[in-house]
Amino acid sequence: MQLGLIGLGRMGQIVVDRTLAAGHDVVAFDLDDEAVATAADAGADPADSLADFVDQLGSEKRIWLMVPAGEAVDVTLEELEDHLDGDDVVVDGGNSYFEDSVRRAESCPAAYLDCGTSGGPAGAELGFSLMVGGPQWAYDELEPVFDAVATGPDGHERMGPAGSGHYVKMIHNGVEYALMQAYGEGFELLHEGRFDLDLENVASVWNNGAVIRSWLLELCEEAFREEGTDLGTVADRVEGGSTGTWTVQEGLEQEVPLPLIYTALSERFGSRADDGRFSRRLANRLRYGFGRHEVPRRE
Ligand SMILES: NC(=O)C1=CN([C@@H]2O[C@H](COP(=O)(O)OP(=O)(O)OC[C@H]3O[C@@H](n4cnc5c(N)ncnc54)[C@H](O)[C@@H]3O)[C@@H](O)[C@H]2O)C=CC1
Ligand SMILES: O=C(CO)[C@H](O)[C@H](O)COP(=O)(O)O
Repeated sequence: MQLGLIGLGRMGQIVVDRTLAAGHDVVAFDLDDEAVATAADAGADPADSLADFVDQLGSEKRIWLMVPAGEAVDVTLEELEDHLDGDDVVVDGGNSYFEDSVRRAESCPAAYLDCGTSGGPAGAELGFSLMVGGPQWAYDELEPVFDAVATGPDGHERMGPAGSGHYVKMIHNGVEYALMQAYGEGFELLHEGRFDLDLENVASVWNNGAVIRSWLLELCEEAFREEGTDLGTVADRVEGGSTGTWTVQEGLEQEVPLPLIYTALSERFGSRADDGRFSRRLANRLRYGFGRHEVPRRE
């Protein structure tokens, strides 16, 4: 299969690598020429403009967007619009708001798949977990690519109609916020508490058989190993917040109480006062661990 990839950053480059490794062809485009050159080095066919990108794709186009959520998706779709028809398929693998995806699916001339992607740059070798919404035929058509990008056939599922993939990913991120908050509070108490503990050791022993073992906890262990038990220079101002905000808004709309996710989101907003809380500093280091988001450092 031939896949066109737009957006070759931390995540898009992994989609390129895994798709190529599975024996497919990739045409790659990004606004950043260096990113295009990196994809070309990996074996993709580089495109130097969106027009060139479209020209290189066959008549039944299979296109994966991995650009930042929001305006970049709309701008790209507008530019593609005149080159698409009902036999084509567009996948949005970013963290788009699910209602935007429903709107885009209605207006896009191609079949539109909203694909929540979890695993982050750090999960590249394993493959991602993919939560896909949209028409069944388009999902079936893209199955070989999903097999390649995900951990394998078990790493992707069609969730339901348009919007459902990004809806599931939004709530996944809400859970992620709450788990980070829970680990952060536990380690903060251990750090401030009665014993002089080595937190890497604590995380390590918990990761070996404890009820609360997890990948996030492995990333806690890595954080303490690499930064020190006091997290060194990691600052406490935590960025991000959009997917958590959408989850809380949806909870309010559905009248489903989400006290943990709401508290975790509030803590993140509260972190912007820069008062040095350990739990927030750990959250910062974990966002680097799974997402390769920049770690703010204090002086
Ligand atoms: N980093 C992570 O852990 C995860 C990120 N995501 C989502 O995946 C998407 C991409 O994330 P990252 O790769 O981390 O971002 P990134 O910032 O590393 O890469 C984005 C790339 O898109 C390119 N780009 C921006 N606007 C463009 C346009 N109009 N046309 C062509 N290229 C354009 C940029 O030049 C850049 O190379 C986002 O929606 C993000 O929320 C999803 C799951 C995990
Ligand atoms: O989707 C992700 C992980 O699953 C991304 O890393 C996302 O950026 C995390 O959300 P936030 O930036 O709000 O922390």
